[in-house]
Amino acid sequence: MASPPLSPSLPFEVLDDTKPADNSLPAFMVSTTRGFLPRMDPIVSLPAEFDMVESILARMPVKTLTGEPGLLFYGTMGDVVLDELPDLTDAVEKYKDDLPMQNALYRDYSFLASAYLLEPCHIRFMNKQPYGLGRDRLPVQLARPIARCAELCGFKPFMEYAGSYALFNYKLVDPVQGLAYDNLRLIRAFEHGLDPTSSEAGFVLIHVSMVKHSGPLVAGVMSCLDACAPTANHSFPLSQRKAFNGGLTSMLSAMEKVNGVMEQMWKKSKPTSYTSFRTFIFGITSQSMFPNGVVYEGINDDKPLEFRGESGANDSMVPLLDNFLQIGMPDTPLTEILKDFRSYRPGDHKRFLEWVAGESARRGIRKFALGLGESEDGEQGDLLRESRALWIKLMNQVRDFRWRHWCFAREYILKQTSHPTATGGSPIVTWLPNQLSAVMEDMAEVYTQVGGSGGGLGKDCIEIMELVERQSDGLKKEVSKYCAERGVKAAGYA
Ligand code: HEM
Repeated sequence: MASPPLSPSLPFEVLDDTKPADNSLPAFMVSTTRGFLPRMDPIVSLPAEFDMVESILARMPVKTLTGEPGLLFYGTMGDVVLDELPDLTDAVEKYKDDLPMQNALYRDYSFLASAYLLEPCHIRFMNKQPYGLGRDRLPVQLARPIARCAELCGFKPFMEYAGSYALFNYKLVDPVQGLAYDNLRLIRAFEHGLDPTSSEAGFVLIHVSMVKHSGPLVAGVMSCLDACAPTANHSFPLSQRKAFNGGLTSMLSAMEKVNGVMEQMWKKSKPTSYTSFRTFIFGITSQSMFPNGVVYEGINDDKPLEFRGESGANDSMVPLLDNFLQIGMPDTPLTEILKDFRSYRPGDHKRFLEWVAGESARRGIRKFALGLGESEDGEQGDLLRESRALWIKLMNQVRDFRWRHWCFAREYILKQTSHPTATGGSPIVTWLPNQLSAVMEDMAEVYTQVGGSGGGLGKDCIEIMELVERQSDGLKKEVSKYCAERGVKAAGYA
């Protein structure tokens, strides 16, 4: 069926060539090749003016590269910053036109800032005490440079997932082997992460290895949007649907790889080791360690600031699918947190996600995919059923991702600590289930709309939906159990 003509909207430039040598562009853009990874492999070393930053970062981890205990082992990181680090904001300014370099500076200053603020909590945690309070003032030699390079790169002046801890924090041992897992090492670490076999390294590098597959995901989204573009020639409905199904197939295959890599987390990063390095990736917002925020000396008239912590919630793959598939989230305070997370990412990722949400709605992507009321006969009917099955399988990948996530949260966090909030500041028991149950409810609705088990979508879809039914029941019971154990209200959780 031909789509009605739509009013034009501004195009979004998705790169095919990531132009790795162009320093005038931000490190993070969106491409069909590297997806949401930075345009080039991250810059490892800083210019000579920042030798002291390098020196402190090298001495900082609980276990340094040589295997010797570092500043965070002894709890002397804060003193070293105050004694040795000058305010290098002028040097930051000198490189203001080199955006990838600004990103490297942002990464490195954000490591220093988080280690500085959370060091006292780490020392208490190691001594089996509650976290207590973090430092509530960031000294000027950290506050001014991080504020400036974050401003230049478009980040918040606090450690973020993409720009710092995860996606701008890997280096290749051998450039020829590229992004193969065993060829990756961390550039910076808090705990044992400079050892590639450590749980901290595994935690970060699994994220990178998943996002490595996001290029075909982005390409698939663009193919589907193109197939339904107002300018596309819709006088050949079969070729339009074939092109659309091709896009969905590319997205599905990318997500199968992403979820396959995610499953490796269990082996590469141990559930019992997570809580010891995670202390350093907590944020300020909604955390007991910073009840009054943090004063950044010399910034914001010395009035306290707060930011959410580093979290995979700021990865862009699942939000891309949420927006493209038009997955409805419940109107709960928990969903407000999800929306807030959407602002903690590179500017181009943010704009792309917003653009896809708008275009998916404007071009009627979901309506086209499900084709309710359309003829189900002949080749057209076969192609329509293929679209519907692919749509359900894609939703299933989002479910699979979020279900595994819930299992991670249970094994790495709920069974290890009673701290009520995750690093990003979301409530640990109810937040992930808010989205997971929304996806499963949406899947059940779509499946009913397209005829359920009688809709001719094949055995795979029947099995997927049986699993959804079992997991929905299981999730409700588990969440109720954890809520009761921890005295948390389940209200607000869909
Ligand atoms: C041991 C492994 C992991 C643990 C314990 C974990 C933990 C969490 C927690 C607690 C949240 C809640 C948000 C917050 O921080 O406040 C979250 C959200 C999220 N994380 Fe992870 N995470 C893990 C691995 C990953 C990986 C490998 C990715 C890959 C990109 C990822 C992507 C996400 C996403 C997309 C969300 C938002 C979920 C949603 O929208 O429903 N996480 N994670």
